[in-house]
Amino acid sequence: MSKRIQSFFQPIPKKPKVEPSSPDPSQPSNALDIEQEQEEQHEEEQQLPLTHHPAYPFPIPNLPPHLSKALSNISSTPKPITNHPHLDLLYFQPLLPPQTAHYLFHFLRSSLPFYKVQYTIHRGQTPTKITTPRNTTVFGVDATSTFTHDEGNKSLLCTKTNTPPPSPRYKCHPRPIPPCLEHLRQTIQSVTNTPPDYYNFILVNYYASNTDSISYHSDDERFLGPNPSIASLSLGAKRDFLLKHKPGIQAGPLKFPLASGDMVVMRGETQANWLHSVPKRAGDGGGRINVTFRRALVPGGTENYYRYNVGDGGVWRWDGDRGSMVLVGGEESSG
Ligand SMILES: O=C(O)CCC(=O)C(=O)O
Ligand SMILES: [Fe+2]
Repeated sequence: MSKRIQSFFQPIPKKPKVEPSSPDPSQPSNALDIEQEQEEQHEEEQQLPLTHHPAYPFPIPNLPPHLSKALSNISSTPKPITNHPHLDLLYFQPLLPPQTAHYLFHFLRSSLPFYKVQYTIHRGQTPTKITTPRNTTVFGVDATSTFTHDEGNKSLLCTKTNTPPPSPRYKCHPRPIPPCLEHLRQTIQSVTNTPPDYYNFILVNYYASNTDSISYHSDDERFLGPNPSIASLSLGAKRDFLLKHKPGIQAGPLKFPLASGDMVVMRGETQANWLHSVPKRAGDGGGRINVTFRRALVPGGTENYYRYNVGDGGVWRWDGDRGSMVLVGGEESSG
């Protein structure tokens, strides 16, 4: 009998009894402690209410009560970083206490559907197939649409008229933000002094190891409007977040070694003038989750985010026994 099946027949702890053996999930101090803790977390997650939606590939569990409680009690003062041309950052170091970040990392990794998106870019005449070097997922819809507030079967309404859009507005299938991420969104809006319902998109990256990465880019898409605010929360393994000025001015690279629970908010002219990346690095490192909160203004933003964060390939889900993401539905995208 597998350890996981065995554990079904044992009494279920109401709350995690084991303290995290290390505040940094990438640095386990004792493999047995970690395994036991993961078993307990798995059992706990089996008991959680699930949120269903036709656009979710599988139901998504609500947050365990201890995490909801912890997220309701977050207060943290950020350090403003504005000492370079056009740079406007808020650095929460940390936003979440180590234990909260630790449990949230494991909860999100095992609860959300992920993807490995492929797409083709054209460099001159040559088409090049790109496989995103990390797993991604996305929830939300741009400001022209709103999900009904009913439980479960949320459907889309036109924000202006509060009625169903006369003809389908999207080719993609927008997904409502599930309650577990909604709770986090409320916390982030409160610490960043943004209005309720400001962030209408949540993008999640999963970096399985130090070889997963995101190359230098800026999130300056027109559908975010001018000077967008993007809040970016790190959970799990520590990774370097690099920023350098776009060509024209020599500034950077600046290096922020983001640890579990840290958050950076990029504001003002930052996206218009700076590039950011999380480069590959040498050595073994554990998994890392990055959650970004953004506000898209128009349907083009919704199409773009679902194209590049869900795509048309299979669904990946965390497998605790294997300790990796596995393809659970559909096939690898053909690109
Ligand atoms: O993982 C990170 O910290 C950055 C992610 C990012 O830049 C993005 O998703 O646009
Ligand atoms: Fe980015």
